[in-house]
Formats: sequence, structure tokens, C-alpha cells
Amino acid sequence: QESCHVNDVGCQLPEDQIILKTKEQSESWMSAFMDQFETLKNFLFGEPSWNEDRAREDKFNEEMSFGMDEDLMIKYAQSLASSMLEGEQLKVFTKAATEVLMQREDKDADGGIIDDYSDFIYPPVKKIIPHKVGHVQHKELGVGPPAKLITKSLNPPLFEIPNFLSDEQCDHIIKMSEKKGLKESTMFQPKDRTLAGNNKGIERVSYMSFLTGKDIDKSLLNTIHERAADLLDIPKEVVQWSEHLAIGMYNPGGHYYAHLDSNEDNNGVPCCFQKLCYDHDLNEVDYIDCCRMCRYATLLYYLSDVEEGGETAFPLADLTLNEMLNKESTHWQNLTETCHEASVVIKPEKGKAILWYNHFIDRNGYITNVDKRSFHGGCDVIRGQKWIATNWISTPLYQHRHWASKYREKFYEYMRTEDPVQMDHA
Ligand SMILES: O=C(O)CCC(=O)C(=O)O
Ligand SMILES: [Fe+2]
Repeated sequence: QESCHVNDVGCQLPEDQIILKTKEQSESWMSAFMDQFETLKNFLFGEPSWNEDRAREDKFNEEMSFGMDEDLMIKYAQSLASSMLEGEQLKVFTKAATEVLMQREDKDADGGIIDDYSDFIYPPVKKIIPHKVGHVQHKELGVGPPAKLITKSLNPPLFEIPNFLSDEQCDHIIKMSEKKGLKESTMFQPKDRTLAGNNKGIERVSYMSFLTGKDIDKSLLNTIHERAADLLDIPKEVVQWSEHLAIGMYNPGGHYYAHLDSNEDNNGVPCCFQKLCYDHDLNEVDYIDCCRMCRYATLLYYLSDVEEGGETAFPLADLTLNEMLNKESTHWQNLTETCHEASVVIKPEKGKAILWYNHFIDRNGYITNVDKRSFHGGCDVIRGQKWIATNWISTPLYQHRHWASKYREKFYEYMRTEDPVQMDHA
């Protein structure tokens, strides 16, 4: 009698013993769960950045923006538990897990903001609230038509914005890129250079170029910057002083396997947009030991339709932890094989923009951890050509705000250059 299990049918231990057994049992479930939970957490949020400070920041982030971290953890904890446990076990476990997760109290974390950097204060940023998948919101922008944002995923917040650019604007950008010339994308990815977070397994077959105010119609670049800044609710300077517009072109067979656009905090390594780094030949390069990518958001413009293929895929968007773990041993980064298994697949359409957030943000509105659910890439183009322009939006860690942006002077220099390139108004 003594040895029957609490969940066994017909087990009739006295109630206090049931409670005792359940408590012992729940402790072992808990530790088994926590072991697994560590793995899951690291997979989701990356090592070594998850610590109590981060947890507090994330909790704050939840309150400041639309909230997902704490909720999400509990949701994952529960979904994991519900696949492992049942009945009374599950109840006890859920209560315990919720308490553990909730114990990360938000102690007085004033975290003195440093504000003695030179002359531009990056303001705190927020995220557009995605509400729910399929939700449509309209946003008036200072210049041009309003933006219609269609929510494609909540984690990361991902939006589709049809007709963000006009056909003429797209055509002009393509024409000027062709004029300037594109290079094979591999040339932008020497071994020690990182364009993305976890570079393992990345393969990119495309042509690239960076365009500045020297290369395209200045008023068009201004318009794009203004619309982007209004859309994201950030000062225009943040957009102007972000990286140059990155043009990408894919021929049939071209693709870009799933990657992250931004880097996890790497022991305080400063942001690439704020630090000049050089290789042995004194060429300016960005590489991970010198600086890290701090691309809070990505705004990607499709400059062309694609006859077939060339979708942008987000294999991990809105996945639960269990679903992500199930993917771990698959080829989810290889979009040639798995494009259509991705949870969000976006069809390129001329003029359409997509916007997503790569990072969680802290209590001050500065970036913290990369959200691994922002992994994305370009599926193989089957027929036709795919043209895109990627507008990465920089925001720094607040510890590294002292230098506004290494792109700032260049921006003004290029915007001042004579012999302006102008759009044809045919
Ligand atoms: O080609 C695409 O759809 C995605 C491009 C991309 O991820 C990038 O340029 O960072
Ligand atoms: Fe990307």
C-alpha cells in the first residue's frame, strides 16, 4: 500500500502522505525540468547573457513594450511540463514553476544611466505592438502615403507593409545599384567578418552593394529615412546614421540561409556602428572581436517582384520552445530544403517592406539580448530576379553610447556632394 504512486489508479494513501509524495516528486520534476529549461533558455536567449539582471531587464521590457519575456517563459515552462507531466503532477509542477519564474523580483534597479557622451543621445526605443497575427494597423507618416502594417508574427514582432515604396522609387534604386555595380556577397564575408550572429551553416548566394546619398537621388534617400523614422517612432538621425542601404540581388538559385542580423552581447564589445575597426591592410572592416552588430530592427524593402521563389522565411517565428527543440536536429537554416516549413514565409512584392525587431530591449530602451526567433533568410529564387534593399536600424547598448555613429560624418558628406543623382520623372 505504502508504495503506490499518487497518480496510480486506486492508490489510496492518506492525504498528508500524498502531499508529501507530491512535494518530493515535484522537487525532482522541478530539477529535471530546470536542467532542460537551462538548455532551452540558452537556445532561446543565448549564453552567457541570461542572468538575473537580464531577467529583470526583460521583465521591465515586458512592462515597457508589449511584453513577452516573462509570459513566454512561463508559457514555455508550462507547455514543456504539460508534455512531460499530467494530472496532479502537472498542477503541482505548474504552481512551483510559476513561483520560481516569478521569484525573479524586480528589485530597485535604478541602473544609473550614463549621459556624459558627446552630443547625441540615442533615445529609448519602443516596439510597434503586433497585437495578433493578421492584425492590420495604419500609421500616418510625415511624408508619402500612410503605412499599412499587417502583423505576421508576435515573436519577433514582424510586419508586412505593402507599397511602402513606389515602383518609381524601386526602379531608381535598382538602376543606380546596377550603375554602381554589385559584388558577389561572399566578398563581404571574409572569414573573420561577421554580418550575422551565429554564423554556423550560413550560406549566401547573392550580389550586394551599399548605396549612400552619393549614389541615389538625395531626396529619395531623405524620403526613405523620414518614412522609416516615422514608422519606427525614432529620430531621423538614428536612421540616417545607421548603416548604408544594403542592396541585394539574387538570380535563380540564389538564397541566403537563415541567420540573425544582429549580434548577442559579447563581453561588452561595442557596437560596430560606433567603432572603427581595421584589418591588417588598414581596410575598414567590422569583425566580431572588435565590434558587434547592433541592429535593433530590420526594415527590408523588396525592390522587385519575383516570378517564383525568393520568399523571406522566418523558421522560428512564434514557435514554442518545444517546437524549436524539435527543429534543432533538422536543417531549418538551410532554406533551399526547408523554406516552406518555416512558420512565416513572406512573398516578395515590389515596393513592399517588412519590419521586424532583432532584440529585446532593456528598461532604458536600449538593446539587450537577440531574440533567436528573428532568425530569417531568403529562400531560393526559382524564376526571375529578386532585388532587395536592407535598411538596418542601429541602436546602441547604453554603456556604449559615447560615440553617436561612425556613419554620421559620411552621411552629411555624401548628402552634400555635388553632381546630384536624380530620379527620372518620366
Ligand atoms: O533575401 C531576403 O529575403 C533576406 C535578406 C536578409 O536577410 C538580409 O539582407 O539580411
Ligand atoms: Fe538578414
